[in-house]
Amino acid sequence: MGTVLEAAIKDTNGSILTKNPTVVFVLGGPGSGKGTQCANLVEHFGFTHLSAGDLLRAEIKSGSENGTMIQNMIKEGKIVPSEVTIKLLQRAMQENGNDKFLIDGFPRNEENRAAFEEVTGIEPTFVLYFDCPEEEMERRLLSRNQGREDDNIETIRKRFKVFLDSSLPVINYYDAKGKVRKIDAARPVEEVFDSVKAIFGPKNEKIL
Ligand SMILES: Nc1ncnc2c1ncn2[C@@H]1O[C@H](COP(=O)(O)OP(=O)(O)OP(=O)(O)O)[C@@H](O)[C@H]1O
Ligand SMILES: Nc1ccn([C@H]2C[C@H](O)[C@@H](COP(=O)(O)O)O2)c(=O)n1
Ligand SMILES: [Mg+2]
Repeated sequence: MGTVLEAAIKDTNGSILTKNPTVVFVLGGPGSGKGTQCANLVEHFGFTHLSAGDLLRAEIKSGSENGTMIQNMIKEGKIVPSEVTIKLLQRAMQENGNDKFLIDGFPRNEENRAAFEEVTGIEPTFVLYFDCPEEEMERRLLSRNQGREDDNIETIRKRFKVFLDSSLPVINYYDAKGKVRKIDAARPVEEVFDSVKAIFGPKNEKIL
C-alpha cells in the first residue's frame, strides 16, 4: 500500500500550518462568472478567494523570471505548467492564514489536478461548476473592459477550445466522484448567487 499524503497547507520547510483546509474548486468556461460569484461568496461566507489567473497575471507584473513565459501562454489561451501555478497557490494559502479557500480557475487540466493533489494532499470538498453557453460567455468577455490581453475574439476562441478539450474532463472526473455542484450561470448575477447560496448555506455543515 502507498503512503497516504496528509492534506495540509505547509510552510516552505514542510511544517504544517493548517490541517485539512476546506477547498472548493470553482470551475467554468471563460466568462462564466467565476470571479463575480467568488466575490459574493467571500462577503457572505468568509472564504478566501484565490484566482489562479489573477495570481499568474500578478506574477507577470512582478517582473518574475517566469513572467514572459506566462504572458505568452495567456495570450495564446494555453495552460501554464502546473508547478508554476501550484507554487503561486501554495504561497498565497501559506500567507493568508484562513482555512477556507475558493480556488478559482484551477485545476484547468488533468496535469493541474493530479499535481495539486500530489503536492498538497488536498482534495476539494466539492467543485462549483458554472455552466454557461459559449455565446453568452463571449458576449460577457467582449464587454468586460478590464484591459485583459486575452479578452479579444481570437484568444477567446482558443480559450473556449482549451476549456472543452482540457478543463471539462477535469469536471467530469469530479462528477464521477459525486463532487460537482452544477449551476446554470446564464442567468442574472443575483439569480446565480441565489443558487450558489443554496449550496453553501446552513445545511452544508462542512462548509460553515
Ligand atoms: N450572471 C451574469 N450575467 C451577466 N454578466 C455577468 C454575469 N456574471 C458575470 N458577468 C460579467 O461577465 C464578465 C465576466 O465575469 P467574470 O470575470 O466573473 O468571469 P470569469 O468566469 O471569472 O472569467 P475568466 O475565466 O475569464 O476569468 C464580467 O464583466 C462580469 O461583470
Ligand atoms: N490553472 C490555470 C488558470 C489560468 N491559467 C492561465 C490561462 C488562462 O487562459 C489565463 C486566464 O485565467 P482566468 O483568469 O480566465 O481564470 O490564465 C493557467 O494557465 N492555469
Ligand atoms: Mg476570472
